[in-house]
Amino acid sequence: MASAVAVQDLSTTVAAPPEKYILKDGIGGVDFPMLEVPVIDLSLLTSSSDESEREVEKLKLAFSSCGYIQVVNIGIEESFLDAVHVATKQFFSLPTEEKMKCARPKDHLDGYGNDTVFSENHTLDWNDRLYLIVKPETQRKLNVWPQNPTHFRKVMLELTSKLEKTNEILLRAMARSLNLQDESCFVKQLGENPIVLSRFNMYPPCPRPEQVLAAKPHGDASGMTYLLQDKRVEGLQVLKDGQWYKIPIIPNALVVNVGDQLEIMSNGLFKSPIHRVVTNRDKERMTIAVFFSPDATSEVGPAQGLVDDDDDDERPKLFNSVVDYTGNYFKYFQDGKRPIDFLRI
Ligand SMILES: O=C(O)CCC(=O)C(=O)O
Ligand SMILES: [Fe+2]
Repeated sequence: MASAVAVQDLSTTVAAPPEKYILKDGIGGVDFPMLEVPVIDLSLLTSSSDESEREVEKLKLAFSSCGYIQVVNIGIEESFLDAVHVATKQFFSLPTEEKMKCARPKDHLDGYGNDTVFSENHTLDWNDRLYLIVKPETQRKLNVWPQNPTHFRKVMLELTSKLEKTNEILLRAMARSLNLQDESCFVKQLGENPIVLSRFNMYPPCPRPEQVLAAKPHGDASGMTYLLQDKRVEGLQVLKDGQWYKIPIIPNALVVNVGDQLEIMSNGLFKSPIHRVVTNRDKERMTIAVFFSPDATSEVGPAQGLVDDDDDDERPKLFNSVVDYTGNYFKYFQDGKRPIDFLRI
């Protein structure tokens, strides 16, 4: 059930956030160090030069430590990325009754709304979002897809189709970085009908940034996550060695992180990072996240080449295989649990 009031409207009408948004112990500080997130040049990943080898190695180190990279030279025009940001802003700038035409129906994930409330006890996130299943096409709920602005759908479809190519390049490079014979092994685990979800996030200004989170700590249920950050306003943080770090803004770079299902496929070598979003007292922040996940009918498990079948236990299988990981994710999430932990052997 979505809370009836959009956070965007709350943010302009109340002096203090309602109780259900307030974290009793606060967010754990007011200033956080910046993480040096490795920057990967996508154009270098597809060749076999020495430079390419170094880039692939960098990718492996990043995904096996902080779980994040920033990707540049992504082969997507800056003017197109600007169009994505503009369409997102146009949507969230519409009057509430217009946005409510895309409202998420009760007990659905798709559509416009705010935090899904599974229990009265948990603290709410300070954001509104538009969450849309893009693929498989049979799952699209077109009745909650914006018709306003008119080019919104076209822009979103173009973005996800461009990112599909990026995702394939990265997944191959990730397999290569682990010396897997079959470079397409992660791509293959996505199955015939991978799930593509897009999530447009609006984080309005919040009068109590030290007490309210824009998105609570979580690991993504996806295989891989691609994020177009707001170009001006920071907010994303990642947990590393027990400390929260800010993810820096590099305009037009893609922020990419490993999701839980790639952690499983890589038998724990790649880490699905715990991240969260903090609020800002004066500025709103908007981001666009695209998630690629395996087909809901595919079995997802540690790749063959990463597990020893004999008994010397050098590389034991660390995760049980799973079908439809995404499907059961949210109930665990709202209870502060990670479904991946239930698959550990
Ligand atoms: O907006 C952000 O910076 C991160 C969003 C995010 O983590 C998500 O949508 O899963
Ligand atoms: Fe996330």
